[in-house]
Amino acid sequence: MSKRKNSGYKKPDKNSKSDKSYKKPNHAKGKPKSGKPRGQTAVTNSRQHGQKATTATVTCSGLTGEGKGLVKWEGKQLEVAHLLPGETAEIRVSKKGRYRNAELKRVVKQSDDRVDPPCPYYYECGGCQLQHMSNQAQGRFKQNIIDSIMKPFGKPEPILTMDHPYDYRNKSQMTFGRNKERQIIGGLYAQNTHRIIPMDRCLIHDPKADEIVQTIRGLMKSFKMQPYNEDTGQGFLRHVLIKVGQVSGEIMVVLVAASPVFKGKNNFITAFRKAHPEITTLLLNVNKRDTSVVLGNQEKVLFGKGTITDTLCGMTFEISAKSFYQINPVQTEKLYAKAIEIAELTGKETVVDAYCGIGTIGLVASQKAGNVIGVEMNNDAVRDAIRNSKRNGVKNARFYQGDAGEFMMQMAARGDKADVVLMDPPRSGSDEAFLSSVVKLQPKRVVYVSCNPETQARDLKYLTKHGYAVEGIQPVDMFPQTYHVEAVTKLVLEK
Ligand SMILES: C[S@@+](CC[C@H](N)C(=O)[O-])C[C@H]1O[C@@H](n2cnc3c(N)ncnc32)[C@H](O)[C@@H]1O
Repeated sequence: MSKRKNSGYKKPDKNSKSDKSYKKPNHAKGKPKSGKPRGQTAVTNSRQHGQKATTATVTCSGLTGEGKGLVKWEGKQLEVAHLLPGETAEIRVSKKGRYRNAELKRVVKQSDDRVDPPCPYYYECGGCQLQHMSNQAQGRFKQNIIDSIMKPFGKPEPILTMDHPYDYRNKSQMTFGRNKERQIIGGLYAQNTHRIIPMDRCLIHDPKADEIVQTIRGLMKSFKMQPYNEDTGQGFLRHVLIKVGQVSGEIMVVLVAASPVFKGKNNFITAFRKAHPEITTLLLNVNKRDTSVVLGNQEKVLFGKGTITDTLCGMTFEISAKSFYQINPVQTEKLYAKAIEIAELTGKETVVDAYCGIGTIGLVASQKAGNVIGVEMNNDAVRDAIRNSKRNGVKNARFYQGDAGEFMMQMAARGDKADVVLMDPPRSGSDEAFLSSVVKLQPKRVVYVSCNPETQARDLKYLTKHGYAVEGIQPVDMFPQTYHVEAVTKLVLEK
């Protein structure tokens, strides 16, 4: 993405269909006026939404871990979304009891790191948080986060960034509803709400997925299919989940409905397949619960095999609707290559692939290991991992369903051998059962992959207190335009 300087606020394109219902956020209304003294605080009072609101001019001193600007106001530190360090801006501060909410009104003096966010929904949608930052600045921001959190363990390597940091998500979800005019809309939720922002394109999604969502929206109208209404509990279609095999070209579409009764199913499927012959499988998932979790427990294959395959690191993987598969395959190849390099496999080692998902990293590692033992909680993912082992002709890998901590405790109790532990837990990190068993099993190396540096640092603290030393930290930008960052860390057993 090239760096384009302007006010930092992009008005929606009036000619774009999707923008018709887009409301300009309040803070996008003013164009910046430069030339105000830096750091000067001009305060006016007004009432907004029943709360007392104050306008102040402030200067941003840094960023939070979520990419929000930090400013001082009346001796208090406030967080302002979309504000960059060094920028002077007018903000609106509203008070509710002891709580202060700060919102960006206009940038008065802008940073060289500011770019025009290419997405017209950016300031409404909570999906991306860093589109107003140049790619270089995003890289620096993520590097600083990892450097600061990992400081007790050494100096991390420079972050591996992505050449084309858009269109990367191979998995996308959109929600259906109606607008005030009762038209069917599909899109993402506005930040911290369940209000759907109608959109025809999310710039980090695979473009094919968004095209399919638009077709579904059109078919809903033709087939009089009702979108689900969260408030009344009425209606049929809640969400669509799309997984795209970016190498294989296979596509899975999951219609998430509130009921298993799919009226006009056969005609809908015929029309849908005609519009998108490239879709390889369609599923109906039933979610009757009043929940933010997208998928329910009931699943029915409407056509195709119910899974897709994709190629990663030269191997083919089968992926179910509910199984975890890394969402950015371009960056995953870099991540896995680094993880396997630092595992220093010679062909003899017993490798534990903990939190293994569909077995991707363990199966790639199996080519250089003696044997691989994978453990994973999700039943569907374990079934995929076993199939993936067979599909790739891997003879030295076994996969087990269960809690990784309990599994490792059993391994430790039996006195099993593990030379290398590859671990890639969810955002919440690992647990003491798992980590204490690692310490008992004494693998020579632990390769810890994580999408949450905070919980990774917590777990590294445990391992470094119990005989391990950190020998390298590699950050990888798996989630451009968002504040999330991945890191893979090498730990070695101290003699
Ligand atoms: C970040 S994903 C990593 C998956 C895989 N390593 C990969 O690269 O695709 C974390 C995985 O841990 C699984 N998981 C979560 N809690 C678990 C637990 N307590 N025990 C075992 N697996 C767990 C999730 O189902 C998910 O597949």
